[in-house]
Amino acid sequence: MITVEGISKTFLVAKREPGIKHAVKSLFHREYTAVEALRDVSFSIAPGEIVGYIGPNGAGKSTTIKVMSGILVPDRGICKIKGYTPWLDRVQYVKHIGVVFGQRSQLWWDVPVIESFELLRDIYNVPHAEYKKTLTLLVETLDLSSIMYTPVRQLSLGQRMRCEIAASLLHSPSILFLDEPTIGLDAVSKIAVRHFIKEINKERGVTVILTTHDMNDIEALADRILLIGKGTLLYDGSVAGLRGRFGTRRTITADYHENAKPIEIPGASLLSWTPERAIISVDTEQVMISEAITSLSSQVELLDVTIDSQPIEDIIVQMYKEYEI
Ligand SMILES: Nc1ncnc2c1ncn2[C@@H]1O[C@H](COP(=O)(O)OP(=O)(O)OP(=O)(O)O)[C@@H](O)[C@H]1O
Repeated sequence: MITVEGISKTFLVAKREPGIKHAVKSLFHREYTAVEALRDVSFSIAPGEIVGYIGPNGAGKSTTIKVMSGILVPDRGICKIKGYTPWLDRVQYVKHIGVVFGQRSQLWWDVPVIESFELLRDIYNVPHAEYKKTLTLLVETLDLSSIMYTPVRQLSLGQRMRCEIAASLLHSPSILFLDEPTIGLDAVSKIAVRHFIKEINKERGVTVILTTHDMNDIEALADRILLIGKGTLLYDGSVAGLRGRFGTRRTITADYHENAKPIEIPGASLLSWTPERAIISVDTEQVMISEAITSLSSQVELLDVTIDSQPIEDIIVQMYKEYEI
C-alpha cells in the first residue's frame, strides 16, 4: 500500500551571524548550510499495519510524514501510496489520507468545532448522509458532544487533540498519519487517544503511521517500528525483535533472610544491596537467569524473587547510543 524508495531531502538553511553589520551584509551576499534531513530512506507498509516511526529530535520523522502526505517534495526517490505519488497527485490523493500534526492545528481557531468540521466536509466533498454517520460515530467515541459548539481557541490541549483526530477522519481515509498525537496530553487523554487509534485500526482497517517520543504509545500501539537517525533508516522490525536484539538485560530483585555478606554472581552486576535485599542486573547473553538464581540461592535463603525486563525506553536509549544518534 505504501512504498518509499530511496527518498532524500536536503534543506538549504541561510547562515547569518548576529548584528546589524551582518544583517546588511546578508542582503547582498547569503551563505547557506545544507541540512540533510533524509538520506536514501526506503520502506514499505502493508494495509492495516500500525507502524511507529521513532528517532531523536531532528532525525527526519516529520520530514518523512510531510513527504508521504504530499506537503513536501523530496530531492530524490519514489513514494507510491495507493498508486499515487503524494506531491504530484495531491487532489486525488488527499481523499485517502488523514493527517494530524500534534503541534499544529487544521481547525479554524475562532469558529466553533462543528463549523470547522463542516468546512472540512465541504473541502473533501463528503456526501451529507455519510458525513452525518461518521460524525456521530466520532463524536461518540472521542467524547466530543460537550465541546462541539466551543471555539477551537478555547479548548484545552487534550480536547483540541481529540477534535484534530476527528477532523482528520471525517472523510473516512484509509491511511492516517499521526505526528506526535499525544504530545502534552495528560495520562487519561493519552490512554483515550491510544484506545481510539487502536479501535479505528481494528474496526475500520485504517493503516496508521505514527511518530512519537512516547514509548508507551509505541508499546500500546505499534506492531512494527521504523527507527530513523540523522536522516537514515536504522531499524525496521517488531517491538519484540527490538527487545531480543537490544533488551537482553534483566533486573533481579531478591529478598532473603538477613545475610551479612554481599552477594556475588559471576558475570552479573550488583545494583544495590542490603542485608535483606539485593538488586542485580544480568545480561542474559552472558549469564542465564537460571544460573543467576542458582547462584543466589546458594548464598542466601531466598524469600522472594522478581525478574523485570528492561523498559522499552531504556532499550531505545541503548539503540540511540549504539547507532551514535
Ligand atoms: N523547512 C525546513 N527548513 C530547513 N531545515 C529544516 C526544515 N524542516 C526540517 N529541517 C531540518 O531537517 C532535519 C529533520 O527535521 P524533522 O523535523 O524531520 O525532524 P524530526 O525527526 O521530526 O524531529 P523532532 O522529533 O524534533 O520533531 C532537522 O535538522 C531540521 O532542522
